[in-house]
Parts: sequence; C-alpha cells; structure tokens
Amino acid sequence: MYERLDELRARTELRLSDAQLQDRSGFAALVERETRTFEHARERARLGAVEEGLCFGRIDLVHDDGPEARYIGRIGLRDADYETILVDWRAPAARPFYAATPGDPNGVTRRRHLRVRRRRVTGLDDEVFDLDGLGDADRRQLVGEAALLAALGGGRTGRMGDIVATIQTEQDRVIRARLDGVLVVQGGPGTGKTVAALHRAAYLLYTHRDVLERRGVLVVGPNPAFLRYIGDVLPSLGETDAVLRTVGDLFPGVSATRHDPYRVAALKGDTRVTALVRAAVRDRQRTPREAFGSDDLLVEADAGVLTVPGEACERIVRTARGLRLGHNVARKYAVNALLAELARAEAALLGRALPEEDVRYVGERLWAEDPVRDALDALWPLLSPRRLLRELFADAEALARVGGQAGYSPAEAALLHRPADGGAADWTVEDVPLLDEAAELLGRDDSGRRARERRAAAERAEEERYAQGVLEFTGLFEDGMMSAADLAERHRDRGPGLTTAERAGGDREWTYGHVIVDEAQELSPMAWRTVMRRVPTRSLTVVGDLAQTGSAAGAASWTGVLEPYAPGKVHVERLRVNYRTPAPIMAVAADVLRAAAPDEEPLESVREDGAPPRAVPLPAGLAGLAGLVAAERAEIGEGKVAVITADARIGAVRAALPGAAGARDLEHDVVALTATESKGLEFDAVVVVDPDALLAAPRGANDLYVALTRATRRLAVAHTGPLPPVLSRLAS
Ligand SMILES: Nc1ncnc2c1ncn2[C@@H]1O[C@H](COP(=O)(O)OP(=O)(O)OP(=O)(O)O)[C@@H](O)[C@H]1O
Repeated sequence: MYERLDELRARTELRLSDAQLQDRSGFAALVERETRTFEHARERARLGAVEEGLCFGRIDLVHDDGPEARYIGRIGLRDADYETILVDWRAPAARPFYAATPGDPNGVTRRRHLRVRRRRVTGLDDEVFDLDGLGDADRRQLVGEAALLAALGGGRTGRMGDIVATIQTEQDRVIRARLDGVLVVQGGPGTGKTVAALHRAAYLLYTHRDVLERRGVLVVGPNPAFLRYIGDVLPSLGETDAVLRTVGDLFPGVSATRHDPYRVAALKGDTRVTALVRAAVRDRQRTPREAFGSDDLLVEADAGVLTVPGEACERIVRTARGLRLGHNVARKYAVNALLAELARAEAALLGRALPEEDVRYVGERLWAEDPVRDALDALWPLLSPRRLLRELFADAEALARVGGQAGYSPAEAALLHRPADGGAADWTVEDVPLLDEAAELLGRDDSGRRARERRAAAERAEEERYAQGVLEFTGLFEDGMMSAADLAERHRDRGPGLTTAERAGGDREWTYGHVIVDEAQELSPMAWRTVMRRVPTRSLTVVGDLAQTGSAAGAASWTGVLEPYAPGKVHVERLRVNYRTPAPIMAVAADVLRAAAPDEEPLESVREDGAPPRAVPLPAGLAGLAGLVAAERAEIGEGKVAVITADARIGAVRAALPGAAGARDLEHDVVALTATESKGLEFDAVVVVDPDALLAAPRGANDLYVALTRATRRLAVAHTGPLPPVLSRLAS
C-alpha cells in the first residue's frame, strides 16, 4: 500500500508541475491552469496527510463464494489493475469494521486493528466473532477494546487527534447519519461528541462532495482556544473545506471574544431583542419634528432657506417605510423624494418654473451641497450595523425610547447602555447576533450589482439549476424559507483562486452546505438565528450536553430550540459511554450532576482504572497551590495539568501560579483556566480550585460538573474554605 501511495504521490507531483508549466495564453487557458493546479495541489495535500496510519484495520468476511479480507484505511487505494487494495474508512464497504458487534457481526468473522509505525506493523489486536461460543455477558459492545484503551491511555498533547481507527459503533451511527435535517448529538462529557462531529464532517465531505465542496462546512465552536484545540483533526483526515468559527466571529469584520455580564447576556440572547433592533432602525427614519424639533424641513442651501412642509416629509417617510425594503435600500427612495421636494422649494424661492423632467437633475445638484446632505442624513441616514448599534448603546435617551417601543422596562433598557469608545474591542460575543440582525434589517443598496447580475442571466440559470438540486437533495423543497433563485443568488461564486473556506469566511451572506455546532447548549436563541441564516437548507449537526449549560441564555431543551427552525426534521441521538474520564472521577462528577440535572442518567466510563480523586485542603490559602500542582505534574510525567476555577478566583489563581499559561497556550504543561474556558478540553490531571466559588455563580453546579470532567487520569479538588456537601464523597 505504501508503494502504491508513493507512486500516486510521484504522479501527482508530475501533474502539478505540468499544470504549472502549461503556457497557452488566453483567459480559458488561464482558468484551466488555475483549476488544475488547485486540484493537483489538493490531491498532494490529501496524499500527504495519510502517511501515519495509512492502513489501520482489516475485516475478514465470509461470502457465499468464499472468504474475503478487506483492509480499511485513511483513504481508498487501487492497484495498477484497478483492484481495491485499501478501503476508505468513510466508504460503505468500511462500515462493518465499525458496526460489527458480537451480537450483530454484520458478516464479519474477525476484526483486526493494526498498529503501524513508520511503515512497519508493530502490533495487532484481533477480535474473533465466534458466534456460537459467546454468552451474553461476553458481548461487550466496545470495538477493538485493546486498541481503544491504548489510544485513550496516551498522554494528552493539548491538541485533539483523530480516531479513525477506533470509532465505536454508537459514534459510527452519528458519523454516517443522513445529510439532511438536524441531527442532535446529546451526550455527557467525554462521550466523543466533538470528535464524532468532526469525523462526521469528513464523512459528509467525502460522501456528498458534489454538494458540500462548493458550499463548504461550517464548524461553530465555543471559543478560539477550543477551535485551536480541534484544529488538527480535519486536516489530518485530509479535509480543507471546513470553516471553523466561534459565534463571536460569524459577522465578518468583528472578532469578539469578550462576554457581556450575565444579565446583559440574557437580554441580548433572547429573541425579544429583535423587536429592539427593529425599533432602533425605525427610530433612525425621522420626520423633521423628530430630527430637528420643527414641523417643516428647513435647509440652508446656497440659494437660501429651502422649506419642505412637514406633511410632505411625513408622507415620504411613511411611504418609504411601507416599501418593506431594508433601511438602506428604502433610503434611496426617501432621499430622492426629499430631493425632489427641495428642488421644487428652490424653484419656488427663486421664482422659477421647474419642468418635471428637470426635477431629478436639480435634486442631484442639491445633493452636492453639504447642508442638504446633512439634513437628509439626519432624516434617513445610511447606516452600517455597527454604527446603528454603537450609537444606540451609547445614547441612554434613545435606548429608553426604543426600548419602550420594544416592550423593555426602563431598567432593562438601561442595562444595555455602554459608552462608545469606538474601538472594535467594544463588541461582545452577544453583540454579534444583534449585528447580524441589524444587517438583515438595514440591507444593502446594491441595485447596481443587481443590474449587472440580471445581465448575466445565463450564468444565473445554471446557478439556479444547481440550487434546485441542493434543495431537492436535502429534502427541502421551496417551502417559503428560500427559493432556488434566492439560494442561487446568495451562492454566486466570488471569483477563482480562493478556496471555499476562504470565500465563505469573509462573506456574511454565504450559506453553507452543512453546519456543525459544538457545545451547542451554550448558544442563545439569538445566536441560533445567526447560525440558521447561514444554512437555509437546515442541514445541521448539533452537538452538546444540556447538563453542561453555563451561559445566560443557553438551551434547556433541544427540540424547543430547534423545532421552530426545522419542524419535524430534528432527530436526537444519544451517546452514553464516557471515553475520557475514569470511573472513580466520574462517580464524583455524578454527585454534582444529580444536583445540576436530576433527570440525566450518569455515564458508563470505559476506563475503570485510575488514581482515586482527592480533596486537598489549603489552610494557608492559595500559597499551597503551587506545591500541589508541581506534585500532580510529577505524577503524570509526559502530559498536561489544568488548574480550573471560577471567574471570581482566576486572577488569584494565576497570581499563585506565575508559570501557568492561559487558554491561548494549551500546549503548555500547566494551564490555569476558568470553567467556561475549559469547556470541551481535556487534560491528564485537573486541579479544581475552590469549588464553592464555582457553585456560587449562576448555573454554578454545571460549571463544577464541567471542571471535574476534564480529567483523563487524575483529579484533585483544592479548597481554601470548607468542602461543599455535594463533594462529600471526596472527604471519605
Ligand atoms: N472511539 C474513540 N476512540 C479513541 N478515542 C476516543 C473515541 N471516542 C472519544 N475518544 C476520545 O475521548 C475524548 C473525549 O472526546 P470529546 O472531546 O469528543 O468528547 P465530548 O463528548 O465532546 O466531551 P465534552 O462534552 O466534555 O466536550 C477525546 O480525547 C477523544 O479523542
């Protein structure tokens, strides 16, 4: 297989250099060269990514016409005679490797896991499915237990790795689920939700390449550190068409990482805020009375003071609003109509006749005068989403007025007040969905572009055919959400030479072929609106754990959140086995889970071994912490230690551990994190500091649960005060 891989690599190199050397001139030749170069470079990257663990498994099957040995690997390979020598793990033929269980062997008589290092087989584990010889008690459901335990036992590196060789049956079901509809993967900590979702992305890109390659897959994660943590998985599976983003950077040009305080976040996360944004836009469409406190519009133009009667202005504002277009699009009408009135006023002032056909021309001339422009901008300004919200939040009076119109109490509206520093750092993660909402309401005056697009009708017809295909393929016909024509328009290619991920990342209106949302319990209803706009076909994988919800406006029920967007298309799968945390640590976490979410079933841990978790009193305060962390580090040898505490204590903990890194540097040996920052991550040893401070926060039991379940080997709970009763198991 490696020989064949080397041949393919050499061939790809050759094709790549041929493509680059091709020197025919002309536009078509240029495009062809770019396309070929791109394709071959991609193939080179794909072949380059599979060196380690090219082939990791084999299944023996019995057919009517004899036995078959099938090899499973990171990619599919055929020999020179076109015979399959290696089956891609994502192909249907590989499925029995993951799906065979003693109870349901799928025709497999033996499954073999191969361990290969530097092109040499260094070990193998066999499972023989001798159906007659098995009692129920032996029918453990783990696939390739020895290989799995070996993979789980290795020290952590600060980066997540792929698991193609040891995917478990329940995870395989998630990975290979259908593309259409909303698949929710609910599972406790360490059940492999994240890793399974990423393998699902790779599976979908492989199986539905025609649809997904062009539109790309969006992966939404909770914070930048998490995205870095998972960032290697898809490239190691040979995939480059995925875009990784936090909610804070879904709006191009803004990259928010800071969160609002709890109560503000709750307000901004609730869909009531859409009424506020709507009212804020409307508030900027003013009559002269609202803008200047005078009945009529008075403008000091070059010719003298021009007067437009208040009624005429009100009629124009009313009509422009009635157009039901975006604010910036309707502005064109409002400004033109007001200019026409001003042109007539000027003619009247100068005692001249103004033929109707000259009105437009005179209006354009007036538009060049600053006082005219200023006056019209005060009535109906051109607004960007950022300007709208920045000015709203900075203006306490406007907030109270607009808030009142949207049904907010004065106290609620006042919570949103924020002085404008003008810097980009002002934006919080919770502002991003509001910016997106504002962008939808404001719209863009893109009539020029539209006219050009109309001329490109032939091209568009092709796009529409494709879009129709997408809608049909994903089982979502024109149901009023979005027509094929709309979809096609949003999908217009933005020129050659960029990867799908690059094109998608900078375009707010880009719609993806599939969206994966991780730690999805943290998303507010407003964040969901923002995500859903990016996937009108509603093809999503939603991954999370309701028991780990920590954010102010996070989810309480999956169907409650998702059904309104995809009625009848939400399907929930549960993962029940914990691969990360050893059983003794999970027992401690289970006590906390009972307090946080009494209805959740505790998980079964794959790993029963491990050092007993312990409570360590720190009578002299955090001064004792450095010694404890050093001891934990010595215990784990190669590996990572995380010190996790409440927001309120993180400053003190960092001061006590000057050598520890933060969330930006997960590859460091010791990191100090808040519970929120630790979401989705894992470490060989975890030291939870001052659990009572964690419990004191809103949704504090969830935070403590998250912190305890980050450990893969060792757990210590250090406390400067008394140990909370929920952790009494540690005291015994
Ligand atoms: N089939 C598997 N083979 C090998 N390792 C696995 C497998 N499934 C999960 N793991 C490992 O278990 C750990 C936990 O996985 P992951 O982070 O995806 O869990 P999670 O459900 O997202 O957890 P959390 O809810 O706490 O974020 C990871 O190290 C992952 O690589």
